[in-house]
Amino acid sequence: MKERTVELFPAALPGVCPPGSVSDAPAEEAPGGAELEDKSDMERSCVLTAELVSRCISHLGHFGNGPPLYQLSLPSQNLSDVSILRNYAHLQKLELPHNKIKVDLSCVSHMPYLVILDASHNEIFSFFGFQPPKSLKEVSFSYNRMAKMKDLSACSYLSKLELDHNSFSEITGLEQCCRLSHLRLAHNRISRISGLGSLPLTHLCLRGNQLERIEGLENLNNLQVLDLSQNRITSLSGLQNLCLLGSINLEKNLITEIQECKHIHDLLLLRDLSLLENPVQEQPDYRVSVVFLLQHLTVLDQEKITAEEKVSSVNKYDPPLDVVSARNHLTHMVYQLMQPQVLYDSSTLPSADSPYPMLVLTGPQGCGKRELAHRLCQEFSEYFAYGICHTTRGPYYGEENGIDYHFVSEEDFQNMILMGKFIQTMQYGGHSFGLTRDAIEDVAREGLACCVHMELEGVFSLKRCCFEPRYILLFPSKAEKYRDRLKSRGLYTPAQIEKAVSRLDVYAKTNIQRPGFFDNVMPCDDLEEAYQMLRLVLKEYLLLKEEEEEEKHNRASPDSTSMASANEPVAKPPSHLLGSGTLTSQSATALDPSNPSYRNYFTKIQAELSPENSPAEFASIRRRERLVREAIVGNSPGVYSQRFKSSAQKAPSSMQTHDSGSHFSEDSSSDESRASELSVPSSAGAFAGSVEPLNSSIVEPTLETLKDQLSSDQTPDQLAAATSPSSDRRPGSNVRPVLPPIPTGRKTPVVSSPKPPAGETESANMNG
Ligand SMILES: Nc1ncnc2c1ncn2[C@@H]1O[C@H](COP(=O)(O)OP(=O)(O)OP(=O)(O)O)[C@@H](O)[C@H]1O
Repeated sequence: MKERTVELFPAALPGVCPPGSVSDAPAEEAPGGAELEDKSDMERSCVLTAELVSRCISHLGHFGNGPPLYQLSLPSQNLSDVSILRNYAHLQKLELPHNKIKVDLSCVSHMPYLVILDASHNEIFSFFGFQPPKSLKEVSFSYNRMAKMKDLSACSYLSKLELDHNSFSEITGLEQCCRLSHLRLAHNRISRISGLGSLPLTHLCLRGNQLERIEGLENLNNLQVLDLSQNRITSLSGLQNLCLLGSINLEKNLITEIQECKHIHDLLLLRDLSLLENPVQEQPDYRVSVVFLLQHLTVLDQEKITAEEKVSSVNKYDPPLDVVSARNHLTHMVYQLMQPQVLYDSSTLPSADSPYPMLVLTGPQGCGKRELAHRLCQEFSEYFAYGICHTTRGPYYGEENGIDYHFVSEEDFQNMILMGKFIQTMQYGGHSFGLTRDAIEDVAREGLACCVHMELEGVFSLKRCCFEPRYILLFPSKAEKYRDRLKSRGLYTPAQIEKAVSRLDVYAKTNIQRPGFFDNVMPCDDLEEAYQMLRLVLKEYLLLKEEEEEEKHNRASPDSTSMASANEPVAKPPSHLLGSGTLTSQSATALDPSNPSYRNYFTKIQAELSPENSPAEFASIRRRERLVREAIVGNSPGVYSQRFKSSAQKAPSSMQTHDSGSHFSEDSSSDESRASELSVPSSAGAFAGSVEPLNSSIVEPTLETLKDQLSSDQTPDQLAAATSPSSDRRPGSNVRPVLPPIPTGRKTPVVSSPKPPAGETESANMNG
């Protein structure tokens, strides 16, 4: 380097080395290298000489056609007087760090090409004590003794300014530095951030000051790296608008609350955050919480965030439904296993090929599934009874304990969990809901299938149980109409309504992302239409259409009259309860959620039918009456057993594996025999694997399809037909589906969704 310098800058360098620099300098002003090292000559060496300049200067090249430009680097030379540099007009880069310059840097004013000035680690008092060249881009005055900033509007090209370790207490004079992108003011005495306006700063360091709050940064829209470490900051408020921020250093501050992270939650580019040595680190679950709140982070407290940490944070604070249901199932399984063994006398016991049949109506709160469930259980009382859940919420006006829910205290509910009573539970709106095994057993004991309604979380849990219900999603496809329906109920706060509406998205996504998750999806914007669709689908499940046809046929044939009456497919509820266009205004009113009396609907109907008996009891009595009739007539067994049997007959091998003699005593009307008749093999047979699964491509149209259907002029029957299972037969089988179990892992192919018609963007968005 030394050799090169000598070569490049001979003494007579015109325009660079002025007279009196190297060749003209007196011998005593041009100390040699040995003299520089001589401590006794230190005082003299404080004045920069031309010779030293000539040795330390280097050529940088030309800028266009302009003059040659030079760099002068003089670190650690104990220089206190550099005034000679005023003669070096073509310097582009001047480095004078670690010297003893105190005052005079006026020489810089004579360097019109100067771009980079490093005067750090000196003893300079005055900030820019010279007329700064316009070309100046990068300046470092770090480690000096400056205390007051002044107007730098002349430095229009200034892009980097380093003023660390001075004594500044205020940031001023930078407003016009419209190219300033890097600013360092670490270890000063700044107690308030100000004077930054809307500078195009990308990097800002205010480490080691006396800041107590983050302010004055709101307009720094380009800020990417921010260092506010070693201050007294207590809150992250003030950062929320800095959407380009990628790195924040807040080490050694006074942040105590994890919730402060919410202020930077929306900074999607934030990757690196350090809260080291803040009190917040002592909070339990600090790291996992911050990782969860700031899911875009890749480095926290100088430590890389692993994929495992990210997953476990989500599982902890916002677990996916699969995880929630797995935990829920696990909990209830464990508590159940901890109880003394219970022997169930009815047909809910699990078996590989004979799960107990259940029907689950699911959908968001208030979508009408409860009313529909009650109504179905009325019309199809030969097949279904309502499974009554437990809840800790208080009854609404008109609700009755043991009909709508079993209303229990939170303490009782918790005790029931500990006693292993529940199959699944969920929290909704601050209350607990749960379905007990006994609720299902009560229905099964009557020889009926259980019909329940529940939220999506309940479905996820139920899918993990031994039961394999049919799941029908009732989906309000028009969000506004659904919102209005909830409002008209007068039961919910605006927040509850918004929560319910927001869950539409969860249902829609689940349906789209998990083909086959629901066995059927139906719009329920109009409850009456939904009911008609539902009953048609159920009739299809239950083969009732076929039987009605058979019945008609039998009536036409005089010989079969007695048989026909014995085989009456369904004991029909009063005609005003039936659908198919026969619904009277009374039932319509009863089903109108805005009518406060609609919750009494079911109770009233029960009173009409049988003031003393529960629905299950009522169904049981009717079924037994029929059995008696059948026994007297000596004809075929009743419809229900036929349903169960028909499948069993088609699956002789599976039936033969059961002890049909002891379990299938249909013609006995005694309670004991009824209990045995309803044990696993008898009832399960019809729901066993011999039953053909639904044609899922028809069963599960996407919501778009449904909306298209809704928007068309189709009648409910047509809609139901479109969404009802196919009646195609499996080759070699003449068995029709009777609410059959769904083989595990069965996936329904997604029906390709037509584009939503114009004007239905709201619905289409919901499906997204
Ligand atoms: N065991 C359960 N598991 C999961 N969800 C349940 C369970 N029991 C009830 N739910 C659901 O919890 C939600 C809140 O129940 P709640 O009875 O308070 O609703 P609601 O306002 O009466 O509306 P809905 O008419 O839908 O029942 C409903 O969507 C209901 O279906």
